[in-house]
Amino acid sequence: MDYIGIRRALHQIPELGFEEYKTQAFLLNEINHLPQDRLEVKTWRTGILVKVFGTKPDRTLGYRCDIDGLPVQEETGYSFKSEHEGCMHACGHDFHMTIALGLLERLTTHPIKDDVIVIFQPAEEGPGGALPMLQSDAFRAWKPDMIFALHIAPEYPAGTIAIKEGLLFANTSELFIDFKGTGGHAAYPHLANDMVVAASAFVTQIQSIISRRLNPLDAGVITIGKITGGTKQNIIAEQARIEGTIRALSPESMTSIKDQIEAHIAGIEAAYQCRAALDYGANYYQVYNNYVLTRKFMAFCENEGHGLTVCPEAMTGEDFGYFLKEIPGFMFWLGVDSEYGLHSSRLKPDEQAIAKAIEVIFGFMASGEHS
Ligand SMILES: CC(=O)N[C@@H](CCC[C@H](N)C(=O)O)C(=O)O
Repeated sequence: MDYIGIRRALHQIPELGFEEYKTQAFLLNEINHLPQDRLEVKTWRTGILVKVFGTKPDRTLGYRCDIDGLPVQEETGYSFKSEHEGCMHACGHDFHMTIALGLLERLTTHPIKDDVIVIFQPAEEGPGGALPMLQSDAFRAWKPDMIFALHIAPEYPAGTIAIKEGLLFANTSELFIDFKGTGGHAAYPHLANDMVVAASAFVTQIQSIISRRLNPLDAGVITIGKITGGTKQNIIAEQARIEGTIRALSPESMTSIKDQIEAHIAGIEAAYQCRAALDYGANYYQVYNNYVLTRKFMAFCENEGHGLTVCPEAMTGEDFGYFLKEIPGFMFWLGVDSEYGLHSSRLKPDEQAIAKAIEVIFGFMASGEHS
């Protein structure tokens, strides 16, 4: 299988969550070209579930990848850059899919003892495909006994495996707030309620939730990634919208941060005599690695001489956390050595990591050391 060619082809057709139609067709075509005698394939919305029958199965192993892109205008300078204006695989899901296809090729040409489900999950970046997929009849019928996944990590050398037991990724919640006040002439502020000022005050105030309300030994993040509002430079804005994300290391801290955000909204409404409509969008449960399976995977990597690093938890989110809430398993970082990070328009992961990841995942599945 031409991993590099596949990754580059996928890189050219990024699609947003639940719109991955070309991606799904591309993946199905690749899967159809594999030996079919041990395969069964199902689609679920824009995702795909593939079962590979083992030679003498005791259990079913699950491996999941995500397939959606981000609304980012690519600036890599690649000759194979995205053909979809304003959309890019800026979080490495082109790598994730290629690795899952490579794994399928190995499993079909070198069958292992256990059954394997390979999951191509849509909409990880939003609105979240893991939870509805997990609850679907298609998935329930094939629910594996253990499950694992990876995410590329630009900060580690290509091919490095970085992992820890327990909490790996944070709880996340999106944050959307629409402020509605009274517009007016720029020269008569006393006759209006300026929503650019109200939204700006809110954005600066809420950082004190992290610095003053959260236990400093805990950790949280509130990032506002987008603000829009108003109509023209000399018209006081009647409306403004902020879009952001909240991160917390426990579900309890997430609830507490949200309570504080709501208190600040009430304060802004009173002070600026406006209305604020709040929407938490997609919420992801923390990624919590099963201790026993993670240690078995770490021992396998060490014994096989795969470069292993024990990493700290990260404030990134992943809806794979929902799979791990129900099924024992783990997620790990795969080093891809890129100067630019995740979600950057210049992300350029090192393609050498792809073959390495396939070797590690297939090797671990074939080793039987997961039971
Ligand atoms: C690995 C990674 O970058 N994941 C995303 C998940 C997005 C969650 C959701 N859309 C949000 O923005 O809260 C991340 O931003 O961490």
